[in-house]
Amino acid sequence: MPAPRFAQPSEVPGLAARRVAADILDGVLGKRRTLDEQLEGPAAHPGLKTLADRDRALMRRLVATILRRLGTLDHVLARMLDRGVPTDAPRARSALLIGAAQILWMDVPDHAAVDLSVRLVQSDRRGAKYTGLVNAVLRRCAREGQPLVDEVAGQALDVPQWLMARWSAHYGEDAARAIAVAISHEPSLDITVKSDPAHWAGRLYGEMLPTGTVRTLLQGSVKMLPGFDDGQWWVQDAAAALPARLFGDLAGKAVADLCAAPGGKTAQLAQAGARVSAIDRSPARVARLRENLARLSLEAETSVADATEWRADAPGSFDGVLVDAPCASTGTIRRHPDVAWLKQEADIGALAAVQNRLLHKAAALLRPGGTLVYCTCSLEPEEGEQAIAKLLAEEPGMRRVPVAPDEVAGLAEFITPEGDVRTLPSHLPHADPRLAGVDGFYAARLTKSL
Ligand SMILES: C[S@@+](CC[C@H](N)C(=O)[O-])C[C@H]1O[C@@H](n2cnc3c(N)ncnc32)[C@H](O)[C@@H]1O
Repeated sequence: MPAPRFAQPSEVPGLAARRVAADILDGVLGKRRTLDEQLEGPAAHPGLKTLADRDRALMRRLVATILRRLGTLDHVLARMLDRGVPTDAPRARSALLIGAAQILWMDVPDHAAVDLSVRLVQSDRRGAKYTGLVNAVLRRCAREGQPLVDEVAGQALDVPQWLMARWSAHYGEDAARAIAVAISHEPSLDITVKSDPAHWAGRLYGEMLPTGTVRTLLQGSVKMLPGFDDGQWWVQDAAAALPARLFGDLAGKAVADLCAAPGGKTAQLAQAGARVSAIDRSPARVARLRENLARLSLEAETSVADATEWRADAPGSFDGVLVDAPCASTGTIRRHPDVAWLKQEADIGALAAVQNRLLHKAAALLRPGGTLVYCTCSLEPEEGEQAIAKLLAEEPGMRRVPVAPDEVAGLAEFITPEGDVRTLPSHLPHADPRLAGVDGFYAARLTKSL
């Protein structure tokens, strides 16, 4: 068997982590593979297993930082390379990005960042001829890079232009810029607790947000944190925790969660006392949902199915239906920075038909007087406001039940004039940007006429 290419015993400490980071970065930028699929599950990078926890955490932060600041990094490197970034050796580009990101934003000594990138490119067949160039550019980056970063601050280089144009058109230019700034920061760890958020905020060295989410800056594997093994909490962005709360009192009610996996909102519904039917069409994701519920000692009836075809025999039988629809997920870019570079404008609206079918199915499953909550983690109006406007036009029996600010902890900026929830990454500002922001979410609450 050939020796594994990743952790070579005689190697300089930290080099294996950079090599895995380079592969994963090439996977996103060259092969259009998501970070999630490369970091977890059956197609995860094999080198991850060979890294110590600390190196794995550093590698993840490194890749995320590069993807979060890619436009700025490209600007800085372009200013230092007369002939541009080499195009005939992907490893040369990744070595430059990896070195520059560490020099500019991470707590790694400059000389170590330069040295590791030099070794990275040196050991690559096609990249080796660029060893001198990588060395020279990164040394220059350590001396002159920061002013180049400062000169483009506020120009929103880290968001693809087509996306900035959409956000400017929909939210206005200032709001779009504020979103771009918000998603350039590394986000906090947000946690939904089963009970007593004040207690858990203390134990996790965090703070309790007005909405009840516990927010902490702790890093590393969440599995090591107190309360994880005991199933006292789960990871969930503060905005993602809002839609399930719009049902109000759920004790004893029958609720269908039509796009349920991996189960953050299913867990909220079950914890609130609902009898939950959790449906998702992805077997692998339903397996994760079941694991998550088991850890949390929460119960739901789970099914792997296309929700649009599920239980045709059960119209009008649910008190509540949640549709957390598949979407372009542009609201989650601060947590999933690969999304910015993997999605294309044509992807927006590509899921409109399935979103519409899921909404009609939800309306059919609902009993008269029941509550339908529709949400997406997208900043695009086609997947939020426009999807609901279309449903309301097509289903005269459905009407909107506006959300009041006191249902979202008095945060009136979360509520649209129509009474829907619309959170932006620039919401919840904080003096420490690492503790600021939420994912971009949309949620609407509807009911069916009696
Ligand atoms: C935004 S995610 C759901 C996140 C989940 N609600 C949570 O809070 O953890 C959307 C999910 O919809 C599922 N999905 C997409 N189309 C579906 C369909 N037609 N029927 C059922 N599930 C579907 C995907 O597999 C994916 O797991």
